[in-house]
Amino acid sequence: MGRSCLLTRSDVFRLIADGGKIVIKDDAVLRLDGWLEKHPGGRLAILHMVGRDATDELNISHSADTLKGMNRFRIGTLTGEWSNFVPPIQGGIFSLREHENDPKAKVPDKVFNSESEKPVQGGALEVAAPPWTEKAFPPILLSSEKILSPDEYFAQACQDDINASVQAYPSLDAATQGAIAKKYQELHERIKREGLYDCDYSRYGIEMLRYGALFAGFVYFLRAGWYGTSATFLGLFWQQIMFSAHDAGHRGITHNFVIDTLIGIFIGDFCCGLSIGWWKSSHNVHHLVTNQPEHDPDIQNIPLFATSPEFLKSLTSSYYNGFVFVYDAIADFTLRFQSYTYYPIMAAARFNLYFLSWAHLLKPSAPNMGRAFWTRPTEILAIFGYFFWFGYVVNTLCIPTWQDRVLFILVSHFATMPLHIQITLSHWGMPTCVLPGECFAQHQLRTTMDVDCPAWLDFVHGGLQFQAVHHLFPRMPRHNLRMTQPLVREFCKETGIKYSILGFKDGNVKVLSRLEEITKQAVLMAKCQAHMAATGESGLH
Ligand code: HEM
Repeated sequence: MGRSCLLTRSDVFRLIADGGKIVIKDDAVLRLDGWLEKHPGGRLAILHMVGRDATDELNISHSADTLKGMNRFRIGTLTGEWSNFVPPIQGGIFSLREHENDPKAKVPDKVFNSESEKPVQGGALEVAAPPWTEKAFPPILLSSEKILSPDEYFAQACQDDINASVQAYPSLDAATQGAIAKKYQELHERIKREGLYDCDYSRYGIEMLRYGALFAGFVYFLRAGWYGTSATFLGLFWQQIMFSAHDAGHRGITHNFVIDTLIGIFIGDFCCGLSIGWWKSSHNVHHLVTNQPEHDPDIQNIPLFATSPEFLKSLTSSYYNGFVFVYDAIADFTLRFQSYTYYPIMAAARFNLYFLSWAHLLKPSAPNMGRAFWTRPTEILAIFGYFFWFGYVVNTLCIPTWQDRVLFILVSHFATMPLHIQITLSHWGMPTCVLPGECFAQHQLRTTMDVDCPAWLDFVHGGLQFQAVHHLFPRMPRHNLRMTQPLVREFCKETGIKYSILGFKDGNVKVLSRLEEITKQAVLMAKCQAHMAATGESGLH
């Protein structure tokens, strides 16, 4: 197959059915089978784009040089009409079974690999569950007067979510979404032209003064024996410096993979004891499939939290390699209180990050990451460095009693709580349903919100307050996000996409309301079940 070979949508279907990892970029058909395990951005980033036009995702994730280098994977040029398939990892079916005895048989030009590709007239959209989630609910709009079984109640809750999004956002027809994608590409070009990818390093000078002051406070009070105060300074130091690890993880500081990864390892692994590699592997996926219950690890928190009705049934995670988040009696119980447990659990969230970091670093099946192979051993070394300074020097040599050590560890870890709230704030109150045919830019703006704050408070939020802007342009240096926000507002106005922004307090209220809403749904579903068990009827009125 030559590079100039013309390939139709059906050809792409057939190649994927044969096991090919095919991705579209502009009009180029890329075959990435051999690159999957070597990709510095991880294999999942590619798998979620198989069978899709990934032009926008590719353009915003890579440097210009890397983009040029992609030509080596080109196997042909796309011809004819294109619409995205559902990737196999997301449940898309690419089966040639009917044709398996006839290798010359032509796959019909109109190939659908999932029911979810077919929009329904009349404003509402009917979506069948991807088969691999093994959820069987009828793809019908249900009336509220009907007696509902738990399955039907569940289906209605998911459908209500979809309807709300469909009504609030531009049409999903190909012409509208194509026009939005084009405008987004124009905006990206403008941003590059206006130098908004250039990092002003003097801004990091100011950041470093702040980190230095917090660190000095930690050391000063530690030596003075004021352990609680010292621990608070250390927690605030971690909260602040992790914003720079976030920038480095996105290669948003120097834009150089090696230098930014080393900065990320120094801050994340050595200073904070958390694996930047783990964070990148989950965060890159989060950016590509934002708020999608089966795929986005950031919202997979059963049995502690559910931000989508989809979690009210057991759900298989593609991120955790097919792990099933079971909706069992424990989840049913804990979700009743999730709006009350939100803050206490956020306060202790840092302990869980250690576990996730080590689970990532010790994973036996880890891909070799090609030229990024050195990152894992470097991280392990850096994390040992963290345990040496935090565990041995601070907690063993400097703090005399075990009671003070416990206090120090708890206070320092709880003091990072604002960071965990900031991380969840921009997504947990936003829609979680998948809309077939939706372009990248609209999906990001529908599932992400910004937090409104005056410029002088920017340091408190560390850039996470411009989450919607950041999701559109993840590699943009943090200090340019405020300048880019008006351009994104303008883009939203022109395209009719709702731009979501709330103050910190209202953002918290939104998250808590969403948690309460899902709790109510869980309670009603349990009532349906109890009613069925008691009466033998199919559900509730
Ligand atoms: C569908 C496809 C792809 C997606 C969604 C994707 C996504 C990403 C993401 C999110 C990163 C950031 C990783 C990090 O810094 O942690 C990344 C890095 C990288 N990707 Fe991809 N990628 C794709 C395909 C490719 C292809 C075809 C190439 C081949 C040249 C490639 C080469 C790289 C390289 C070299 C990096 C390191 C950063 C850089 O030099 O720009 N990726 N990718």
